[in-house]
Amino acid sequence: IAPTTSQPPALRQIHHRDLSVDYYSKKCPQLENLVGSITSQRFKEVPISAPATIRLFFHDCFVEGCDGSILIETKKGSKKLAERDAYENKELREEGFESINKAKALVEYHCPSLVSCSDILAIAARDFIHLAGGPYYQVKKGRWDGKRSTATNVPPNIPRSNSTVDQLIKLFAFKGLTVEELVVLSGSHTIGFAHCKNFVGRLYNFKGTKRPDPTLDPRLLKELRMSCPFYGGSTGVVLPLDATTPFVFVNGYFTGLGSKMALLESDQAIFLDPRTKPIALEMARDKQRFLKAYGEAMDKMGSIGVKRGKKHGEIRTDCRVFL
Ligand code: HEM
Ligand SMILES: [Ca+2]
Repeated sequence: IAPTTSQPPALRQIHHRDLSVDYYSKKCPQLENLVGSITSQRFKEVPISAPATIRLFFHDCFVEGCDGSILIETKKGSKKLAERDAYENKELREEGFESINKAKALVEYHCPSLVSCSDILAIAARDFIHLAGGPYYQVKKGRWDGKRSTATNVPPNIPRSNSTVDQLIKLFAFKGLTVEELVVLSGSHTIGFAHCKNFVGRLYNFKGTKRPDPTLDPRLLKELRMSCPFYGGSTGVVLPLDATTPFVFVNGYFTGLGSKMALLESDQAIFLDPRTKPIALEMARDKQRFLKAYGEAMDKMGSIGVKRGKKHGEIRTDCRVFL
């Protein structure tokens, strides 16, 4: 991953002071309840909305900052693709977008043209983390929605399943996040699923060796091969990122890393590199510490490249289209 040169300098800065917990306390005091009514209903009826929305928030914040740019749809017939149609975003689930659009519709009804899509996404991601058993943290608000969304901005800013720890550390540092925050945020993979194509490279011919990845547990390897054959597998198959508890937010992901249970090469790599391994071990050992660090790291991720004011931002009424 070549850290991008096409990003505005503002992205390097974390603008914590621009956001505040009570930003809407006068304009739309019931905001968190409105979003909360949608997220709790969705969690009951469509639980996959939880991992889908958490990942959506990550992919929003890492491209152009947390500005709702990921939510924009490509104009019909246009050759200029929006972010969500970039290759790296193809597997973002529809359930995440749907959750945000539903929450936005309810919020617009009660507080028209007042609340940004990017703030709704930040609140919904926190709600789903908490609903799944993760930490509850206060969400700072005051983000404005961005005015551009371009597919070509995506590849240098989103990590890949085979990114090296070196690449991950560099990319996260470029976003203002530390090595510890990289490890802690990777703990998001305690819930959710991955498609075969994101780990099939480990199962048969790992880096041209004609053998599987030696850092993969042999029993897990067998199971993964059954679901993901070398030839002719179905592109729709997904498997849990953390085989122990795919729907519960705990530190099982980190204990899994210790026993070669990671699905993604990048996740296993975090457990192998001397810079990240001690942190992963600590998170596996101390669940409370992980949950607290996770809330803090999400808060920080949520303030990457935040936009304020009419020059760079807008408050959309439909998250899928610019004003
Ligand atoms: C550290 C680098 C990271 C890499 C290389 C990475 C890569 C991936 C990949 C390849 C998938 C599977 C997608 C699929 O096949 O459908 C995935 C899923 C997921 N990622 Fe990450 N990710 C990283 C960090 C993060 C962070 C920081 C978050 C959240 C803050 C996150 C949240 C998720 C979630 C919740 C899923 C499950 C999505 C679902 O089930 O729909 N990831 N990630
Ligand atoms: Ca964005």
